[in-house]
Amino acid sequence: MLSVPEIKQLLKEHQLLQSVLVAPQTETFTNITYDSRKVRDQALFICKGNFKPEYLTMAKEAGATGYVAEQYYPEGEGMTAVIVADVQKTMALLGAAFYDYPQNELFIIAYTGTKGKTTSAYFARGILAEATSDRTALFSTIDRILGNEPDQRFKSDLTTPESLDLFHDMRQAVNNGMNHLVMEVSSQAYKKSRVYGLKYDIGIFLNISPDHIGRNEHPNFADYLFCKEQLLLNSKTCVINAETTHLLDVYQTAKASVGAENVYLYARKGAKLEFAVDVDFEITNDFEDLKQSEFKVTGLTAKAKSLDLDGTYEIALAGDYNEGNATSALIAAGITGARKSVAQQALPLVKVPGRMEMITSKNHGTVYIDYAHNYASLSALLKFLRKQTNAGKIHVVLGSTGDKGISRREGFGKALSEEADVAYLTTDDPGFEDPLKIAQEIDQHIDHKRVDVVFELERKEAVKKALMASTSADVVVLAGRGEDKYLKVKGKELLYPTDVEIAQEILEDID
Ligand SMILES: CC(=O)N[C@H]1[C@@H](OP(=O)(O)OP(=O)(O)OC[C@H]2O[C@@H](n3ccc(=O)[nH]c3=O)[C@H](O)[C@@H]2O)O[C@H](CO)[C@@H](O)[C@@H]1O[C@H](C)C(=O)N[C@@H](C)C(=O)N[C@H](CCC(=O)O)C(=O)O
Ligand SMILES: Nc1ncnc2c1ncn2[C@@H]1O[C@H](COP(=O)(O)OP(=O)(O)OP(=O)(O)O)[C@@H](O)[C@H]1O
Repeated sequence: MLSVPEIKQLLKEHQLLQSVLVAPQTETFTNITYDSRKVRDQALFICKGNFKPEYLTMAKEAGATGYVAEQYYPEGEGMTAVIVADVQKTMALLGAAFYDYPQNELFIIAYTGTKGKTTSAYFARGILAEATSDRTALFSTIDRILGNEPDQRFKSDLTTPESLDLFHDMRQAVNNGMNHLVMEVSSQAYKKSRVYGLKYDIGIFLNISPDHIGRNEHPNFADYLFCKEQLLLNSKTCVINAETTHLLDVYQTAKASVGAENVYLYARKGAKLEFAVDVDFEITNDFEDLKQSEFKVTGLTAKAKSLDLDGTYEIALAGDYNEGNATSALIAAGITGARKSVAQQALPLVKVPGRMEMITSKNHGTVYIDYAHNYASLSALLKFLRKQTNAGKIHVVLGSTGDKGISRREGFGKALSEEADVAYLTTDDPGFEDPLKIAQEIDQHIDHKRVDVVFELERKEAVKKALMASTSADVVVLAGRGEDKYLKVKGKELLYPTDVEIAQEILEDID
């Protein structure tokens, strides 16, 4: 419930209020929504984004008694009109107030980074679920977990939900008895003020590399970095992967925000850092293969030692970068007071759908299904596989999404040229673009002296060709889609088998 005086007060404090026109019958709202199709009686309707005035007409007809917008609309006559300077920021503030500030009842661990957010968030939740007797919620790109009943777990639409949905889901999680939350915070969430005003107990910065730059995302890299660093400015304690690029900038931002004593840095032993800084935790690899790895974490500073996390940990997820992802989770859990024995027990059990999923075969290459979909992730993945499979060939099946992430095409060409033997260029969410044109653009950046290229736009066929051509010493990587069940084509989501399903079905036939 939210009353007009409360709204006025809150928005004045944040200097967002421009004017209010109060309709006599509306002093209190019992619903709040930005979607006219979800309006119920006495709702406050928020006009935002690609809004059209007819949505306000629909909202009014459905029972909305007030609206929030950046201008007056004649369609809203007779309704209370709250006119604001910035509707996105307003929506976040009103969302928090409407759901009675659920963030105050949760210990929040927030992740940002170009790569590894989902995987690390799964690791963190894995440990914390154990440490809190299953009272840890998760907001990830894959799914949102608000409680322990099956109906409290559902697929995500966005990495970080729209602010109203975010506070709604936090309240639901609290009502379900959750007291911890692990969430991913995309740079878009800051760009669109979805998390405006939200503070985190721990903010974790994993890495940054050029991605998400283009129409509908960030105008340039500086804006992308700026948005990502906002997480550090809104956290009480910061954890940073010291191997990130732009370390100096990222570290200074965190230090300025919370003081060096509240910043924890981690890195692999011997890693070359961009500037000389004392790391708090060092990671040493003990063992890794294509299924799992074992690594040691050592606290090097007094504050790191006080968390008592020194020890050996296992994860059932291949990829050396996943040791770093797991370490970030371990440090965050340690700060919450979780014991290392709990982490040692929980980490090996964590699986992440579509991240490094492996399917073995008798006569063909071992298949890896992985969500890698930019240069940084594909390069990290292929370098790791090359290190592990020096005898065999690496076959990679991929496409690049249409209408966004244009720089990924060059990045894929570069990563393939560095480590792949055969590339099968195919379709991946082409949107309104021609998948052949996208494939040709990737091909332009491939070094044909090093890599054989096969064009096959039907994804199932491309996987089949790769599997048929591979031998048991080889590796077949199906990149970019993880466990995605839909192909986005010309504004429609078409049901399409996941890469896991495709590989399993083909192997049943040919293996
Ligand atoms: C650019 C952007 O941030 N767009 C987001 C934004 O769109 P929008 O506000 O324009 O909303 P819209 O869906 O176009 O519709 C306009 C408004 O009319 C309303 N409406 C619409 C129809 C109707 O009948 N009645 C009605 O009231 C809608 O509810 C909405 O309020 O708000 C929508 C939800 O309210 C989001 O779904 C949408 O995300 C788009 C689809 C998206 O995919 N964004 C990507 C770039 C994104 O945010 N990605 C990051 C991850 C990036 C990373 O990995 O780092 C993420 O956090 O997911
Ligand atoms: N720390 C890392 N460094 C480089 N690559 C990574 C790292 N962690 C994961 N990856 C690769 O990136 C892919 C995506 O990982 P994940 O889904 O955890 O990241 P994300 O940040 O949530 O991605 P997105 O923002 O695209 O949803 C993985 O499948 C893996 O190939």
